[in-house]
Amino acid sequence: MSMIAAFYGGKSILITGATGFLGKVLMEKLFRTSPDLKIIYILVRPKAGQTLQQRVFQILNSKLFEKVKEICPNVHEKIRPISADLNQHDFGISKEDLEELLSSTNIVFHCAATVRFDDHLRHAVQLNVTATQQLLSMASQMPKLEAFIHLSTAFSNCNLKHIDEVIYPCSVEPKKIIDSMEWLDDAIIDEITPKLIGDRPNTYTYTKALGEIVVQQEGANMNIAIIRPSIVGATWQEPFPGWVDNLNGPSGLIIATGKGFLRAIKATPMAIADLIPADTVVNLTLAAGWYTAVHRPKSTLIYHCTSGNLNPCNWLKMGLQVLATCEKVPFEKAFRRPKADFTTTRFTTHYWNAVSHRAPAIIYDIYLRLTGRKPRVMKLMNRLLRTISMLEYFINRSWEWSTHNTEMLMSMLSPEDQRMFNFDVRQLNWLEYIENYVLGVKKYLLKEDMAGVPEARQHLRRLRNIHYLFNIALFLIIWRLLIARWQMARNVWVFIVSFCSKFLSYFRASSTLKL
Ligand SMILES: CCCCCCCCCCCCCCCCCCCCCCCCCC(=O)SCCNC(=O)CCNC(=O)[C@H](O)C(C)(C)COP(=O)(O)OP(=O)(O)OC[C@H]1O[C@@H](n2cnc3c(N)ncnc32)[C@H](O)[C@@H]1OP(=O)(O)O
Ligand SMILES: NC(=O)C1=CN([C@@H]2O[C@H](COP(=O)(O)OP(=O)(O)OC[C@H]3O[C@@H](n4cnc5c(N)ncnc54)[C@H](OP(=O)(O)O)[C@@H]3O)[C@@H](O)[C@H]2O)C=CC1
Repeated sequence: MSMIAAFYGGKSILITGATGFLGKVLMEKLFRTSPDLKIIYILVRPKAGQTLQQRVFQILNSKLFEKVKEICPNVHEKIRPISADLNQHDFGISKEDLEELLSSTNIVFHCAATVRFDDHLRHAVQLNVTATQQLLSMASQMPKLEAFIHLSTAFSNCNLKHIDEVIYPCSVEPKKIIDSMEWLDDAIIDEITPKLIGDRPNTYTYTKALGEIVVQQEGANMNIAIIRPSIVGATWQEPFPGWVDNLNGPSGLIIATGKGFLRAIKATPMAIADLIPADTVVNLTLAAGWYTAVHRPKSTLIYHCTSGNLNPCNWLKMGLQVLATCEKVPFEKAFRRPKADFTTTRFTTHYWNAVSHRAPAIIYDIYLRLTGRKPRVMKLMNRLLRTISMLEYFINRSWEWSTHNTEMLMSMLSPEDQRMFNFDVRQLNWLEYIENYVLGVKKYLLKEDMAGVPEARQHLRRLRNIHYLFNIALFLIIWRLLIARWQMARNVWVFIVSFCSKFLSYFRASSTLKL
């Protein structure tokens, strides 16, 4: 019998960010392994014209929840969406809902965050710091609370090279930052942002670090754990391999590569690609929830959910496997054939951006214009290049994360729990995982049917022929121009022609002699 699954049975669980990538995988696993749990409260905001119920309905009707609906047919009765916006004071939760939450909740999983790298500091602080503080204040009024699990990121201290499972201080106290956001205007915030984030690359990593300090300060009297995943990728095994539903992390770049938009990227091939599957993160999170509530460690434990020190994979291996899979099972309607390379200097990056990214985009847009359609590729390419520039920091460096607490937790699990809540990345076969990831991107993100693969292959062959024809035409045009304008080119041309004719006549003569 699984101790972890039994622990969550009969519990009332509060999840923030349940509509996000990790939140959905977390909810799915909870229902699948502990179908007898009492209720899951989820804080949801109405979005894109959908009511809360419509959002929940959409999640439950997705492929991710197919198994759950078999195991727990009344799953819809066990999800209670609560209207809440983490940008608002007290989250805008109604009095009745708040009372119910405070009196019933046993476990809190705080997943909600803004994960955008370029978010304005005010918004990033509101969501990743102030909302965390407010949630902790709510949690402190929950008499039945057994554990509070906070999702952070392994990159919250990415300004360091070696990162331990401890909370590092920031130069300015989070409380001062929260207060200053109330009265500073946007222009001043813009001005001080680079100074505040210091040697971190963006407001996301900075505010996640502040969020951790808030958790440590405000949660001193609670059973708290912090999970720090690295780059979260598609699921490895559960509920099925390759599930992913947003463009964050590598997923967007896998699409850009498979569709032939991304042909070169500035990366350090041997740097560690510290990916971690979403189901691994969720298993560790649930195990940490159980351990925190049952064993009540004296201090707040931080768990690094990373792969680099236990089972390293580098960007070269990952890139090559992405390309190999895209060749084997191509994406539909590719712009160009998938073929990409890593650049290592600024000069080569600019060169390939001009030649392999911007030039084809301009040519295609001209073609679209000439055929009476609206040009769109250059706009797409500019957004892709902007996105890449934001991700570059993470693909040109390696970090070392210590994993003592994570390994300790693994050793505390029963053999049954180690199997059911597996977060041992040493068992992960990277080539298989990346192949499934690419296939998952094709199926679940691009919604492409495998039946379309022969047509996609045919399309790639057409693109290859167009590519050859284009290169030959380009060569002939350049050569013609050179001959017309440059004596040296004419001399070279005369030399090549006379050499070839001599060689041919020698070949003819020698074959006549043999006869
Ligand atoms: C010798 C052979 C060699 C072989 C070589 C082979 C080489 C080739 C192989 C290559 C494959 C393998 C390489 C893998 C590298 C992975 C690096 C991952 C590092 C991640 C580190 C994460 C560390 C921290 C982890 C964490 O802890 S947190 C989670 C991570 N958080 C994020 O990943 C948010 C990022 N995003 C944003 O920060 C915003 O997205 C923003 C970007 C500002 C745009 O923002 P904006 O332009 O305003 O608008 P959007 O609406 O957002 O997007 C606008 C448009 O960009 C699209 N798009 C949004 N995203 C992405 C994305 N990723 N990738 C691509 N496109 C994206 C969106 O589809 C929309 O396209 P459209 O609809 O226009 O067509
Ligand atoms: N994905 C990754 O690579 C990594 C993620 N993490 C951490 O894991 C956690 C979950 O990330 P992930 O699932 O990928 O992120 P997503 O962007 O997929 O999900 C974010 C969630 O937060 C919710 N949210 C955002 N703003 C608000 C708001 N104002 N009010 C209510 N809810 C809000 C979103 O709701 P809505 O659907 O309404 O937008 C969504 O449910 C985050 O804390 C992140 O920092 C850590 C490392 C890596």
